[in-house]
Amino acid sequence: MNLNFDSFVLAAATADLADEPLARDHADIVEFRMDLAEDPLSQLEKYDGELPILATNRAEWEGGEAQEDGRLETLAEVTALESVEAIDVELQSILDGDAEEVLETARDRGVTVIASAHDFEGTPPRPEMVRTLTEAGKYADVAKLAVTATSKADTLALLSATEQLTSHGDTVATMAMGEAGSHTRAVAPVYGSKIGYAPVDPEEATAPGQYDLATLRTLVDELQ
Ligand SMILES: O=C1C[C@@](O)(C(=O)O)C[C@@H](O)[C@@H]1O
Repeated sequence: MNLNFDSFVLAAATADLADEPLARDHADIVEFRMDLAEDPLSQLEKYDGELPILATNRAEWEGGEAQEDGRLETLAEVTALESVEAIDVELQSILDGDAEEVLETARDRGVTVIASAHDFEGTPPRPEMVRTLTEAGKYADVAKLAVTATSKADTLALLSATEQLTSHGDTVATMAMGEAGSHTRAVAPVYGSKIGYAPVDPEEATAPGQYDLATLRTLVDELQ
């Protein structure tokens, strides 16, 4: 398993690390949504699964459930665990100057950083998506952007931005949320997106329009 994200990585998104054995057959890593989990620290400490963990502690203001107080400190703390090979940090926290410590801790410990941005309202114009991804890439190993698509033009703009950044040599992960965007989860990897997210249990989706894990694995593998 390479966690440089230089080839596509499928993340099983879950708030329950007991799901890992079910994810093993299809996923490359587990995205542990600490913000949605019960007792995230003790789940992580007890974890003895095979798949490496990408830890996410998503802020309330970015669509998650974590309170701001201590949020990034907790994320920094879990980078000490051997199973945690990557973390997700909101681009906005980085730009606000709140993430310096967590970024430095991750770097010191050789943990990969994903800087992410989400738009739950719509799809920004293509140049803005390119700017956001370029900005995120300045601070992190992977620049991630999830938007909400309501039309085919939205999905094409996202795929086109993905292709541009990828051919420029940037490592990006992109996806469009919502029904109109679902297919981008399968197709964006063709244009260079390096991470896909899917729930083990479709009832427990962590974003609108996700496929279940087995389906996304099949679709991505067929298209590559
Ligand atoms: O940021 C992302 C991407 C995501 O929102 C998606 O659209 O698949 C799912 C989240 O679990 C993850 O943290």
